[in-house]
Amino acid sequence: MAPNRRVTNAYNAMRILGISDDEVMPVLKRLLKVYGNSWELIEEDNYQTLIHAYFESMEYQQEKGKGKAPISNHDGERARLKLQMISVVDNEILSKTSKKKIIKPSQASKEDMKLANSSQPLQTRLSEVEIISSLSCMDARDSKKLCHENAASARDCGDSFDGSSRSHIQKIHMSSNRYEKELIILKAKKPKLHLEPVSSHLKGPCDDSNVNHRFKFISALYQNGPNPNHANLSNMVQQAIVHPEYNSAGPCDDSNTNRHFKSISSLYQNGPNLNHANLTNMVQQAVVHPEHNSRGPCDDSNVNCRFKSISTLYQYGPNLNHANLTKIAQKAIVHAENSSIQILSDITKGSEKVAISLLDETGSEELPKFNYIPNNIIYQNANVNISLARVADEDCCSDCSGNCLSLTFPCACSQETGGEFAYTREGLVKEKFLEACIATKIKPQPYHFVYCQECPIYKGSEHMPEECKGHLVRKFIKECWRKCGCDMQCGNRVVQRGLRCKLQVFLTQEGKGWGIRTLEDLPKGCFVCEYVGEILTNAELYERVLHKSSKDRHTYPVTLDADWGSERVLKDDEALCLDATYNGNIARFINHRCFDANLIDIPVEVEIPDRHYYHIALFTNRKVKAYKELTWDYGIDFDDQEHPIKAFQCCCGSTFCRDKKKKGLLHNLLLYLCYAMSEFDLSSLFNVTHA
Ligand SMILES: C[S@@+](CC[C@H](N)C(=O)[O-])C[C@H]1O[C@@H](n2cnc3c(N)ncnc32)[C@H](O)[C@@H]1O
Repeated sequence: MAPNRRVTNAYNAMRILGISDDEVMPVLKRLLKVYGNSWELIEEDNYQTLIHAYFESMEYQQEKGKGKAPISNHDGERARLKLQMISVVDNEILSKTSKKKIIKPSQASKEDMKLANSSQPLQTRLSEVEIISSLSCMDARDSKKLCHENAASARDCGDSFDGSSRSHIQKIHMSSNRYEKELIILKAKKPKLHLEPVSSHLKGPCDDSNVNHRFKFISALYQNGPNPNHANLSNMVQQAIVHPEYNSAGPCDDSNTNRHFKSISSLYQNGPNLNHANLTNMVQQAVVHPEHNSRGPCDDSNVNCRFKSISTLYQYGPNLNHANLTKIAQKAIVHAENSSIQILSDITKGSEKVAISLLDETGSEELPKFNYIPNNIIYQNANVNISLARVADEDCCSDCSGNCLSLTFPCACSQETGGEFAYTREGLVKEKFLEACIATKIKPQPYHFVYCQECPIYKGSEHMPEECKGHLVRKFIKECWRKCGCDMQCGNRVVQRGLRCKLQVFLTQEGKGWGIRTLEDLPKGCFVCEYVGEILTNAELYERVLHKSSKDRHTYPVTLDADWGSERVLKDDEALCLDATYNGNIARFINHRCFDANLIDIPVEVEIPDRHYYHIALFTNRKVKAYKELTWDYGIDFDDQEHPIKAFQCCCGSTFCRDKKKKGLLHNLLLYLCYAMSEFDLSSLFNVTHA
């Protein structure tokens, strides 16, 4: 069944904020229930209601988890702070024509504060929404013009205000459920928060002056002196303002649009020490996500789509703890005008369950040119024959149902991993299995290698070595697949369910080009992504490398040689590799690090039992903190002069870097000692150093 267009649009809107479809679904269902299936209310204002409801549900879950009473006096205070913040946001939107004017919460009317400080219960204070809305109009217009409460005069207060707020308020019925009350409050506020000027006021031709005018917004970062108390922090967060910069010069074509989206973003995490400097940083680094989706001609609908950007400012009330602030900072959208920073909100073009942003803090790098594909694709000659008929009954679990991990006796699909599933119920690779994979990779024993008679790597190469240099025999994970009776949520289907982690492409400082970092803490054994690219035969790869343009930064290809040892001679169309240079997924940005990388590649069998073709899945090999670059050891032998793919000069920065060409004697000596001391356990060393 084709997915409901409205659901898809709602998911797309939330992905821009890095919120996955799975997280959105329950909130969306609940909203539809509360609003009697009225999509219009949910879709208005770039899904502001949905965005707020999502955060509300998160917070509610948190509080529920802490065993908090559902209704407390704090709720009143929280609502006050929210209302106060909404008024600030409104001011920003309303005052968008006077760029320099930034209204601080401290400038908010005394009436506003008085009302907000009211200890009245939440239910009886809905009228405050209207009053505060009017007050914010006054602020926004330098108090020169009084905005009346009626709908007609409200229209005078600017594009973002319409009379509908009143009718929304009047329609409200009181619910005894705290969560529904929150939704109602948000709904009442919603008409004041909308971002219509960004996306829906685009009418008429797309000329520059017009677009400039439409997209000009202000931004302000704010600093409250050395006292990190609650009020100051609230202010700081409240002042972290949204906005997609639109700074158009020249015609509105695609290359130009790239430049138009220069804006800053940076997610920043300061660990558990909540001091003033950290918080200031967090807020200052809070992120922007103008969506950039430039394809096709620059007509209005297209521009709408390009400029759809969401913003959400959020206030967690009096419970201002580190976790809350991090969330606020992560979701807030800041923008420094004239910044040369570039950001794309989703390089996956909506093809993954989570959006992946790209950030270039220098604004100097050309955006990568490649086609994002979420799954491997055959280039031409590779012999990959995926068919159900090739999966024997003993290679699948057709009698299973639900989740294979909950079986008392593991099913047939666990045979490959010794009768035990490789994954835990939490979806992580089991410690024992992971350690064995790490050991084979970083400290292989002679018996871990196999040697082919006629090595496909060097076949056709100018410098044919006398003998094969060996291939590592790797441990495979086998996942359940289509012929299995279990469902898609089965715990033995991790890699095939795709990306889940919040990742970001960024420009590295060490000359490695683009890299990937995680935006959240990752546990050990966590699936990060699959290495996806074109499936090529080795012969096709060499042909391609021979003719590649010197300008192209070639991604280093991955050889699918994990099982080459099982057959003495491989046919040409069975000796395969993955090349993600022109077509690939997020993994094409993961840089190499010698030995102590934080990811490990594990071969995963999904569709077919033969091992010429398999998936390369990247898992964390230890805990990884948010904002760390993710790296993996490509397994390059930097000394191999005969290899047809020339290795790059390694800048990984690891103490154990194997690229000795540019390293000093001392470094080489250290490396030699590491190898030489047979009792020396490299894995324990890097665990200590980098955990
Ligand atoms: C899979 S891509 C990684 C993404 C790449 N940095 C980019 O900007 O597109 C592999 C390429 O990145 C560069 N690279 C990766 N790791 C590196 C390292 N440790 N030192 C220097 N260059 C590296 C090399 O050019 C390599 O061919």
